[in-house]
Amino acid sequence: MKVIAVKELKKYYGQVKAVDGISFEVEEGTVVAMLGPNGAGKTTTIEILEGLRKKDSGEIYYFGKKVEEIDETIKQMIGVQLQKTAFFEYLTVYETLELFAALYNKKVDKQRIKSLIELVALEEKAKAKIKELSGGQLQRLSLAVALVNDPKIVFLDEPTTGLDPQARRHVWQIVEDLRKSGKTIFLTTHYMEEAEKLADHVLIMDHGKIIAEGTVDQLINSLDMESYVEFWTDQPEKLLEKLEGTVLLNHDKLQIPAKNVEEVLHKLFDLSKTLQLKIDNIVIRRSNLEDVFLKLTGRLLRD
Ligand SMILES: Nc1ncnc2c1ncn2[C@@H]1O[C@H](COP(=O)(O)OP(=O)(O)OP(=O)(O)O)[C@@H](O)[C@H]1O
Repeated sequence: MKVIAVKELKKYYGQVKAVDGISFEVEEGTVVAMLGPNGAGKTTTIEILEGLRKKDSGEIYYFGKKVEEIDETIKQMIGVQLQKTAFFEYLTVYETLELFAALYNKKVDKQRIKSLIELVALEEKAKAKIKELSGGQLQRLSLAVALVNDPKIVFLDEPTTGLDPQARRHVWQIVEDLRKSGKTIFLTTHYMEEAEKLADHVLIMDHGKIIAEGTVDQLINSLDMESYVEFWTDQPEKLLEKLEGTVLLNHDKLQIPAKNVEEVLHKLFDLSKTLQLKIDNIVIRRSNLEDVFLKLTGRLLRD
């Protein structure tokens, strides 16, 4: 069952084509990740779906029904975690959840709030004031807030931006648990690891358009390139000329796409001998979504 379908969605801000005619579908019980760099149009898209911004044109369907406006009926079925959530600094974690629960028609009892606090592992902080929480804890609280009305669909806008690796993994675990419990999750991210780890379906977005989509495997297989050899060299320009497909990653780091790693390494060492170059820090790694983005746009996902 398709819980969301979007057709030719558009939103312009003056000359800026923030969302430029995108179409996609979200299957029930799956995690869909919209992956793209800053400014790609992810927040605009997710906030239109949440009813926080108005579309210019295009069609939105929830549970197969076309919706002109994201009304109360839909709002009762969705949970929203915003990129930045403002909480009252002097309320406790428990009181904050109580406050948000009061905004919904559904009855939210004490037990439900307790189990939400458990779900996001904030038991020890239940009585702590908002101003005493770390960034990771705040992010987990905003996840709990998104779940307060027991939504069918959960929207997460860059749920781990600014978190350290441990806090990030913690959020990932919660998202995986939510998926297991049957929720549908739509998230935006500019971390390819996040999309690779969580998503059943990835929408790659750039300059307001979806430039590729599929499962992580489908997207990576579309490259037809198994691995990448990356290394440092003192004279990158010489190798750029001689080795086909070589890309300069930053000022002195090069990357060669390799269908056959052994062959590429032989070539590389032969060339380094004849051209008398230094080579160091060689890393061989499997293809990932960053490579897909690089191939499609000629740019890196990361800034
Ligand atoms: N309210 C607004 N008024 C004018 N321009 C806007 C507005 N909101 C977004 N934009 C512009 O639309 C484009 C898409 O922005 P959007 O926030 O949707 O991207 P994003 O992919 O979510 O990026 P980020 O990860 O930085 O939030 C950007 O060029 C942005 O500057």
